[in-house]
Amino acid sequence: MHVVVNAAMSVDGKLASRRREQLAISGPEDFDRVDRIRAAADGVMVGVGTVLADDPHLTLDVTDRRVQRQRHGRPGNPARVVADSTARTPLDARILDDEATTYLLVSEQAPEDRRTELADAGAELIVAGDDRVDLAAGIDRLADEGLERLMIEGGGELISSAFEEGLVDELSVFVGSMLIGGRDAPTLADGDGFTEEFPALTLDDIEQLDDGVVLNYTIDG
Ligand SMILES: NC(=O)C1=CN([C@@H]2O[C@H](COP(=O)(O)OP(=O)(O)OC[C@H]3O[C@@H](n4cnc5c(N)ncnc54)[C@H](O)[C@@H]3O)[C@@H](O)[C@H]2O)C=CC1
Ligand SMILES: Nc1nc(O)c(N)c(N[C@@H]2O[C@H](COP(=O)(O)O)[C@@H](O)[C@H]2O)n1
Repeated sequence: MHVVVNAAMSVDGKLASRRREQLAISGPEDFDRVDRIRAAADGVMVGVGTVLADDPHLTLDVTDRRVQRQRHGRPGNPARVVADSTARTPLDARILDDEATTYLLVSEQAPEDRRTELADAGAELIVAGDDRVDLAAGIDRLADEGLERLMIEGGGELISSAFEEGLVDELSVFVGSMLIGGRDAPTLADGDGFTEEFPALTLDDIEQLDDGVVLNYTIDG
């Protein structure tokens, strides 16, 4: 699976405020760029923290992007994927509408009744991992379902895990001209953090968009 991480952060590396409210870090040009990355992907993934905070839709919003996607032989929206160890996705979450297939990656800890409710609401459940979602195993299962290219949109816990497990091939980050601050605000890579071996990034290009810049990296190794 080819894995692309994309997110928008402030100059101080925050994805949202300490209240975990979605902020306008980027603007319309960046959302158009995000739409193009989604259109090229077979799946768009977030952690359940993002579902609970933002209730995102994770579909293609611009009609001509859907047309572009059809030209690439991928009709409709990419699948939506949520890492949700204990099946906390609300039954009225936007990702459970019928606009795209939604895979919920859960662990063995997910209660049976929640699994049943979410399956009844239309989600495809994939069990991977004992206590929390085993991302590598979950991504292998998505590959079995025919997904070849996965976009990870956040948040910081999920992005951090994907880097820790060496699953990321590309990183694109929009840096908005703002400071958010706050030691408890989510950052691009939360989790425990690296202490000895740090992911090696190669800067491929820089693009000015809206009132910020997009940094595009490939991940070495
Ligand atoms: N500015 C941006 O581009 C974006 C900002 N956000 C922001 O990020 C915040 C949410 O981020 P987080 O709280 O870090 O939540 P998250 O979206 O990274 O989800 C983390 C949760 O996913 C579940 N999970 C299951 N398996 C996991 C695994 N192997 N590794 C990591 N997590 C796993 C756990 O329950 C964990 O608490 C929100 O405030 C949202 O607004 C989210 C996406 C994009
Ligand atoms: N690219 C970008 N710029 C910002 O300023 C943002 N706040 C975000 N946030 C993420 O965008 C996703 C919204 O998805 P839908 O439009 O509902 O499909 C979601 O993942 C937000 O956290 N992104």
